[in-house]
Amino acid sequence: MLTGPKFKLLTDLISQSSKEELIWINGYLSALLGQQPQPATAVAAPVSVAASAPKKITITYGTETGNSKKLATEFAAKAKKNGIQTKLVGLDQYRLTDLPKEEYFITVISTQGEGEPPIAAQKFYDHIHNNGFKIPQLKFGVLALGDTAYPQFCKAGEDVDSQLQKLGGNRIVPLQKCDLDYEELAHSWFSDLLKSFDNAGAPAIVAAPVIADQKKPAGKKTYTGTILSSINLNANQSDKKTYHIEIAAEGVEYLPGDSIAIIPENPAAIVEEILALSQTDPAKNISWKNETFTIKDLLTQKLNITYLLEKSVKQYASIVGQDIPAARVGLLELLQKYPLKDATQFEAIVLGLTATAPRIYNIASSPAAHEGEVHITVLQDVFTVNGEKQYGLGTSFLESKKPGDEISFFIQPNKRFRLPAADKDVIMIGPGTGIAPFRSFTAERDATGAAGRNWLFFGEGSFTDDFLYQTEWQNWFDTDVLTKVSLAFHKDSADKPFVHHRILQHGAELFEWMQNGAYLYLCGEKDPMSKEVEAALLTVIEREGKLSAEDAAKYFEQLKTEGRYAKDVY
Ligand SMILES: Cc1cc2nc3c(=O)[nH]c(=O)nc-3n(C[C@H](O)[C@H](O)[C@H](O)COP(=O)(O)O)c2cc1C
Repeated sequence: MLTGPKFKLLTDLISQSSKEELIWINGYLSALLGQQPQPATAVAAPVSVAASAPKKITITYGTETGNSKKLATEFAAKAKKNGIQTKLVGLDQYRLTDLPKEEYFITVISTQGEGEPPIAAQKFYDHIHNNGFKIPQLKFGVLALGDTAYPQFCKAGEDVDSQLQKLGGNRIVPLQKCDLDYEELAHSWFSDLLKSFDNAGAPAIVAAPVIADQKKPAGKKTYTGTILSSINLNANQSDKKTYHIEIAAEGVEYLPGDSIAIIPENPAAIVEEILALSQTDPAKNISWKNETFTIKDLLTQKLNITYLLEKSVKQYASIVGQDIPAARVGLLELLQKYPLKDATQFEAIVLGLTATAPRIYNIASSPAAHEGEVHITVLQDVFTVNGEKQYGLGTSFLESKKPGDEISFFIQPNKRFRLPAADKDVIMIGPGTGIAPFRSFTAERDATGAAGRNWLFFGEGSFTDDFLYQTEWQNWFDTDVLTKVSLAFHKDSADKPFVHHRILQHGAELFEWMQNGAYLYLCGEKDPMSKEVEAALLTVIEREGKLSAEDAAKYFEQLKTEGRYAKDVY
């Protein structure tokens, strides 16, 4: 510690120095002590809050596929090593009433869907956004995981960071947004956070949000595949079309449970109309994310033009100088209703558009059974806008692909949706296209001769029209790969059965499997299917286990903790 004349010397120097000089001194001393100096350019907003050495910190995580949990767990171990008492908890388990009592609150949260928080973090996210409380005692730091391939990069983390501040919380480290190659950046962020504790009493200088490079992350390999076949699995008279698409891609690597991400192209006719209306030369070059494209290629392959985000509509309105209602519409419709004043406005509009979001499909093939191939199960997406039938961009794009056509994609791993050891029993609940990963699971267990039992719950409209992969399931049943199959076709009988009804019906046996250590998996529609299935599972546990509702909920939670219940819903 400095005292007397030395301390005076230091305070004199500080009082005579500019902010930039202080930053330089900080870096110089760090270097002298063998530490990494902070780059001066990273510093923007000064002093947010003085970080004093904490007695205790809480580290939380909101995760869908386990990355945030893994990091949070590593951070907790690091903090403990540094002598800090640390509580580690998932946001789904976090007691919301603890927030006003918390002093140090660190969270690692990913973004899912189209800029949404993970399901497990939804309750926390809603709580901080919808309840007008104040938490001035809170010192917080947010690490956001995401993927720059998505237009709403790290949106959930950004929201949590800004909302905690709005509620009166004090940011002790800047928000760190990370792409898929998050390890290094995340750990250096956490080290900075620990360092700010070491400098207890010194004002923490808070840098501007650090944004991960927009470059393609290492490890996310893009494959070019060739369409082998595309067939409609539903009968002609069905009101649905579900395509089974097989793609060959040399050297493709994935595991059962993973998904494929495809960036769909926009329809050529719409792009041509847009170019004509804006009087733009299709061959005109334009620079976007450090690459040069013709404006036609950019509009076709990279940008979202069919269903603009409200922020893009707002930007359009300001460029053309018109009042446009804040709603999500297509670029073509905007150009038709609110024409450009002159053609030069178009480039600014194009640069205000967001990237097309990848469409994610569960892989239906197995690496062991279908080497060098990826199969997907795609339901044609039909909806009505102003009474007019419309088709989703992703499924229309895939529907237009013929055998021999090329398609690029990348693998989206799903570490939380993995087959257990070969001798374990597996219960698979997958109505509709939720069946896809279970075709992968069963084919894999068949090809590898896994000894565990397999039970499939499947539901759809009718047996004759909509039983997806019927002959394969029958084959697996005949050869004892599939031990049990429970079907629910709601159009075939007056009592309109769905899979949750079958779960209740077979409750006793299901509970026996669970007690025997079975692993449960759920895939398919989030609403209402996954909620109905989970309610049915809780009823079965309560009824068959002769437990109170509270103890049944604990039993279910225990399954999740042991990694014996996994869901992938959308
Ligand atoms: C279906 C799906 C949607 C996603 N949507 C977004 C998104 O909108 N924005 C984003 O930045 N990242 C998005 N991601 C990427 C994840 O945030 C990223 O993979 C992250 O590392 C996952 O962390 P977790 O395992 O903790 O959930 C998405 C991933 C998936 C599988």
